[in-house]
Amino acid sequence: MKIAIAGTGYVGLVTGVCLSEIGHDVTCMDTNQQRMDTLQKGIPPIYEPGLEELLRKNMAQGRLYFTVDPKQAYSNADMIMIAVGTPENEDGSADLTYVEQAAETIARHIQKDVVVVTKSTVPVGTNEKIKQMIERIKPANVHVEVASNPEFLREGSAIYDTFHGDRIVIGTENDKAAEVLEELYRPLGIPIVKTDIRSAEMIKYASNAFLATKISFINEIANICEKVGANIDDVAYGIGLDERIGLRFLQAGIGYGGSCFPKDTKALVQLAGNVQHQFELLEAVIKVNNYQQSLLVQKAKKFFGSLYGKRAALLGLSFKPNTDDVREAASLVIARQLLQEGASVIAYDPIAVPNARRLLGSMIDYTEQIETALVRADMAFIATEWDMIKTLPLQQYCDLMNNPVIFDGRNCYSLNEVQSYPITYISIGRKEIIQKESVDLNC
Ligand SMILES: NC(=O)C1=CN([C@@H]2O[C@H](COP(=O)(O)OP(=O)(O)OC[C@H]3O[C@@H](n4cnc5c(N)ncnc54)[C@H](O)[C@@H]3O)[C@@H](O)[C@H]2O)C=CC1
Ligand SMILES: O=C(O)[C@H]1O[C@H](OP(=O)(O)OP(=O)(O)OC[C@H]2O[C@@H](n3ccc(=O)[nH]c3=O)[C@H](O)[C@@H]2O)[C@H](O)[C@@H](O)[C@@H]1O
Repeated sequence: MKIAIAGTGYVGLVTGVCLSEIGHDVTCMDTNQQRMDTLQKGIPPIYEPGLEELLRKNMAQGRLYFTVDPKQAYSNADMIMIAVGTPENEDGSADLTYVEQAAETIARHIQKDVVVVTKSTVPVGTNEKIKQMIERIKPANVHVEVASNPEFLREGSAIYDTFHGDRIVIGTENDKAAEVLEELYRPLGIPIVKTDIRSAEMIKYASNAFLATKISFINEIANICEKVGANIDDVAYGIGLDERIGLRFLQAGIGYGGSCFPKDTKALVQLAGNVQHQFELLEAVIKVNNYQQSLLVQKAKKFFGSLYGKRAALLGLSFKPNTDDVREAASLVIARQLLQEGASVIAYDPIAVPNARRLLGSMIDYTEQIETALVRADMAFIATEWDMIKTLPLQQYCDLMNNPVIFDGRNCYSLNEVQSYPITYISIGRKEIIQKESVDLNC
């Protein structure tokens, strides 16, 4: 099939590369010239495990192209996928500017019958608006079907998820459009859920909202565990073995970040509000998450009294491991709070430093060497559970820091392990390990 993709970010690029890998002829179109120049050289503008190899392979085999020219991308396509960003407006609703621009450009350049598929996460009713917009502008002799095909990949495992997803959701107005999408995805052997367009749009928001709810729920339980002397790791395991609950997404920590959970939960609250339904549960999920992102610095203030003049090592900048994405990352909240408290910050991340620097500028120092961050630091904050952070021998903290105090937002170490080192260790939902010397020194 000849496929065009509008938007070459995490979703558009990964989808384009994977569809070319299963034999389709794919042209990716983006309005960002610099991004396309890089891609034309076979260099991915984002970090995603396994992406570069597949990108180069399929470009070399002549199945994958990049262009900023909409005519080249859309005029001859059998299917066009919209995968542009849907960031949040100030009131939390989804900003559909890019989707509308993409739809308009598509309508102006199509020359043959085509199925337009929305992969971007959009509020219920958006695909109907896209259809109306395209119908208004397109040439009269061209027939257009519109379908919703929301995306469920996770950053950091996007290629794996595309080939091994739990389900593919296809929302259409008629069987014809559904059949075209079924044919496209059949080689992947992933279960397909066929439904109407509005239900498909809702499935995406409800999925992200449910996962975010699981995280805020376990974080609330963790906060109670701290007060009653229970251990959240054991509690999460104990409840997660019940198959009705499941073990996944019960990792307590410093809240969810990323380009989707924060914006999609807010967009769903707005969507509900538009139909006079106050989504109180989801409002609480968002509130808990905001609290959780600021928890580590609160713990540090409680421990030290004042953070003024202290040197902080911030370990991990990306919102989760294996990605360079720092959008809505807890690390940004921690860095800003530490600066406000008068501490100095040196942040370590294996790959997200350039993206973080764009947002935080020179307010903090950066390093790609974990040891450099820890040297002479008074306190270490673990914000992302990268492998190199999780597996860092505890002895390193003792060797490099002034008097090791760790605030672990991802529960990377077991309490048993930490107990054999002279380290003060304060994590999430577990007992604190306090060294008497660090208390004396800091009081
Ligand atoms: N990042 C993720 O893991 C996931 C994202 N989604 C959803 O997919 C959508 C895209 O997200 P990302 O890939 O993260 O976005 P992104 O921000 O990484 O990339 C969006 C791309 O669209 C381009 N663009 C903007 N307007 C355009 C236009 N008119 N024509 C062509 N290109 C245009 C931008 O230049 C940019 O390269 C969003 O709705 C998001 O909620 C869904 C599942 C997973
Ligand atoms: O719509 C989207 O963009 C995507 O959002 C999430 O994917 P992603 O944001 O890439 O990453 P997740 O692995 O879901 O993690 C999100 C955040 O939750 C946090 N998290 C996750 C799991 C957990 O148990 N605890 C926890 O705090 C992570 O640290 C991270 O900050 C969903 O998992 C994807 O299915 C969805 O397609």
